[in-house]
Amino acid sequence: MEYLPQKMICCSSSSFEASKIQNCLFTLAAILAVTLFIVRKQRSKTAALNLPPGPWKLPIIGNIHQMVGDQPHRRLRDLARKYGPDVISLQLGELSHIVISTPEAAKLVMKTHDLAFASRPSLLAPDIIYDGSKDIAFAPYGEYWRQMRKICTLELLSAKRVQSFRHIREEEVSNLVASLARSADAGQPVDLTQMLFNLTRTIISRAAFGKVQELNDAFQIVLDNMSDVIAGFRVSDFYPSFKFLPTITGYRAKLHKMHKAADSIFEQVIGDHKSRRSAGRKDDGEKEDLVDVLLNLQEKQDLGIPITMEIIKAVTLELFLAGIDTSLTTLEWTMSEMIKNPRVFQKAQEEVRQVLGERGKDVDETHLHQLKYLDMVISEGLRLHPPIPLLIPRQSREKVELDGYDVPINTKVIVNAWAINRDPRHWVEPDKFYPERFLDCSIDYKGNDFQFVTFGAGRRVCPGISFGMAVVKLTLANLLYHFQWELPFEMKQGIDMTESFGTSLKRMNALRLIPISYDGRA
Ligand code: HEM
Repeated sequence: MEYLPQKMICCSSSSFEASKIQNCLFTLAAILAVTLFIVRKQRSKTAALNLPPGPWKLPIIGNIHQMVGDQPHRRLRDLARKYGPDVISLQLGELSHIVISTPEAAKLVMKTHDLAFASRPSLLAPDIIYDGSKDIAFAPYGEYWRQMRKICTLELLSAKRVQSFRHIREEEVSNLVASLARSADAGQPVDLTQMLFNLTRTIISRAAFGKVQELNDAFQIVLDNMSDVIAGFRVSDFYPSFKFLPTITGYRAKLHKMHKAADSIFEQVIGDHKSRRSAGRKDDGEKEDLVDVLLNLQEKQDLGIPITMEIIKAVTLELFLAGIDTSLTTLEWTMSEMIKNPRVFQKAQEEVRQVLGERGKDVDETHLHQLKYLDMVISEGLRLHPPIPLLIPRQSREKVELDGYDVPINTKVIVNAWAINRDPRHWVEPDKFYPERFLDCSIDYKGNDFQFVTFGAGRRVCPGISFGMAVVKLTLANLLYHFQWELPFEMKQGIDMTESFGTSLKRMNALRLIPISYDGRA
């Protein structure tokens, strides 16, 4: 009798196990069947096409194994050299991609056929976080994107608007200099990466939302969580028909949680702006910020698209996220390259000190336009270290003939800016940090020269160039003017330049340096 229940338990547990195995096998068989069906369908669709060449594709995953891991921009460059180089095909899960790796092919995609490639693929993270891609960067091509892009270039990030934030940049950079001077007095190394991150975050949040000190921690949480998911490659994005994949991995729930958290912060910020406006109050000393600009447009209601609260939240969140890491990355790499190349550092420093005159002055933006060598240094930093090495993906809106190959409608396009900016057919000693290459040279990063595509080009070119560069130039001029820099003891053999691929291509390890005050050396 004692054995019976035991036996029954055993029996029921083994039948439970068996049914679990059966379920598993059934699910696997179903996935396999659907995948085979999709693969067959794709094969029959593409059989008659002259697709660009590419590496051999594995069943089901295609070339995903060639994308995952540490340095996809380098691996894609190597694949392009082997199979391309201009354009190669990759199958990532269910989706056909082309990879663009040379200036010639970049020109075809971002100029000759710009309109045909002006859309973005649908990706789960921006879709949830920006409430149905109500932002600008991930909005598909169409009337909505056109209207929002217009608002962005004419109202939010225009030269006049960027100029109106000058006092914010000058105040915050001056705070950074004061804080570095205190560390210099103590002779301590500083975590320059962290300090530059705080700087870019504060400048962008003041420009976007005004002074919101009490929300700084909340913004930090939004940043910590979101920066890594917005861009980057997610395997589930390569299998859009397997809608359950992000659900069972918990990724969808994580995104919804992040969206909810950000939403409540932005709701509060916008609510505060609204009540201040209705009470006729102005923020202490702050001029119009980006939320104000969007609320003005909402009130005017003279745009083709009504500006809803959801749109204001999505756009401000995007500008907040888009500007911080990109500017930080540019600052930390350009500074690292100068430390690695003392000749360049000294030349840039001499220029700044010569233009700005006697020591101990506040470096504001008045004379920055005279710093021509510093412009070249920044260009060279941006060329070698594009913060977004694989540009935000595009998607073909129609079938296109590209470089003699067929590119079917809805093909995803990866532009490898990192490889293009180092193309040996267009740049002498492409891996060398040599700012003088820009002397008497008309090539720049503004989207007209396809051998230098750090900000993209064409209709989707980055609208935040002036905003970002204003922060970068003022900051570097101050770091050069006020301080000498030394490597801490543990880095005496040379500065570490290891990259970390994520939302942006950052330094793997924080940049730690010892500042020495200019005055202190007198
Ligand atoms: C060093 C700084 C920056 C770099 C390197 C950079 C780079 C880029 C790149 C590569 C793109 C995609 C271009 C394409 O698809 O062809 C882009 C798009 C965009 N960037 Fe920037 N960016 C920077 C700063 C900023 C700033 C400061 C803002 C705003 C505050 C901003 C806002 C945007 C927006 C809204 C888009 C989407 C444009 C569209 O799809 O129509 N960026 N950026």
